[in-house]
Amino acid sequence: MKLHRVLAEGCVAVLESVLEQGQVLDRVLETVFHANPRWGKRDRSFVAETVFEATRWKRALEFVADGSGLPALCAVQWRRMGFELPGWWAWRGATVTEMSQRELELHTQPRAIRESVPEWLDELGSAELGPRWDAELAALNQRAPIVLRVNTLLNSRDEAAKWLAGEGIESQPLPDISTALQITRGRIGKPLLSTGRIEIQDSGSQRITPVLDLEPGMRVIDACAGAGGKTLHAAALMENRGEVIALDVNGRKLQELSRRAGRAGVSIVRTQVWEPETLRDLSGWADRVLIDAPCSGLGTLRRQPDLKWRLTAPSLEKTRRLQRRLLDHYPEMLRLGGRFVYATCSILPSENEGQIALLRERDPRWQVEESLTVSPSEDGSDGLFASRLSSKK
Ligand SMILES: C[S@@+](CC[C@H](N)C(=O)[O-])C[C@H]1O[C@@H](n2cnc3c(N)ncnc32)[C@H](O)[C@@H]1O
Repeated sequence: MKLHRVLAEGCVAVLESVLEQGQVLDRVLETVFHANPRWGKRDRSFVAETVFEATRWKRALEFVADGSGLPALCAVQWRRMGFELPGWWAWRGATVTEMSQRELELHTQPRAIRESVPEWLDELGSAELGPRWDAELAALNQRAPIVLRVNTLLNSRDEAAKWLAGEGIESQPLPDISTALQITRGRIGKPLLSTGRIEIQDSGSQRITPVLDLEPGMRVIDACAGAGGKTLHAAALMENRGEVIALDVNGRKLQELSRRAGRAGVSIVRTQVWEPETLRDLSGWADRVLIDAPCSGLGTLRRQPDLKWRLTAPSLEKTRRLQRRLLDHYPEMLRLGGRFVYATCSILPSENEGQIALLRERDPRWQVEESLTVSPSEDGSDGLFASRLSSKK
């Protein structure tokens, strides 16, 4: 296989934005693809694979390259992808022969290098998860499959699978999640998504909304709704009957939510940007509140490997403080006897059960009705946590 210079240089430019300037990989790729409309499907997958894998395996690649420059990182990654390095590609570090030798020595390196995480994160993961950290870290370094949530307001899973097959997309139903279809062949593009019949949503994430124990007709608040992955799932579980208020501090995400709700045939969702008076206005209103809290996102490293290089110990502590604040205040929106679910896409106990334990120390009224921990290594999905709480009368 042959490397093309313009694509090779494109990969380095993307990695520079992500690894040196701290930009978000998905967004940088989207911008680069948009700016290079002449790149074909294969060109794009070459660039995407290079930059995702080089970001995921940064520290391991640096060891093999015996250097940390981006051209060296790419050189090792391309060799892993089966490319021969052309004479015009220059890097500082190990020669090709040395690289082969160093690949063989990689397994003797400490875990933080082998599994490619910052030192502080490796120490934290190990301190919080003990021996489980090894398995979770290895699982989080796998590539994630594309999983769809079938919108049961518009079609059943069988109908969706048949329709997709007609569009040249092969899929497989996941046994334990009645709405999930895993894509085994083909690409889900915008035209298919615009029908509203399906949403891209990891299987782990599809297990969170059911923890709310919803019924049609309920009043529900999704307090950190973002672009609405779980809001739309909630509306489907409620058979589009009742009321859902989707709140977020980010109005742009809520606009996207409204667009997705429209195409999904969801009419019970109202979006609202958080204002200082929102909490007071909605006090005592809801049967259910979902707090899908801002978190480290560590459970989603398979899809967002760039996160681990942006995350810092102080930013994580700040996030934990925010989580505590949300837990202290957002349940005020529940009516008497209502229930709330606290959820994250983190695998760290300090963001999950640790936060619930602290809340219960501060306010012993709350009791846990159901908790769910989704493990990347055991469940083969993103890592997540959800806990449903009710208060003693
Ligand atoms: C984990 S994401 C939500 C994902 C979304 N629920 C979904 O399923 O697609 C957390 C969201 O919380 C929002 N957020 C951040 N600070 C917040 C706050 N103080 N109150 C409410 N939402 C907040 C962020 O903008 C982000 O959209």
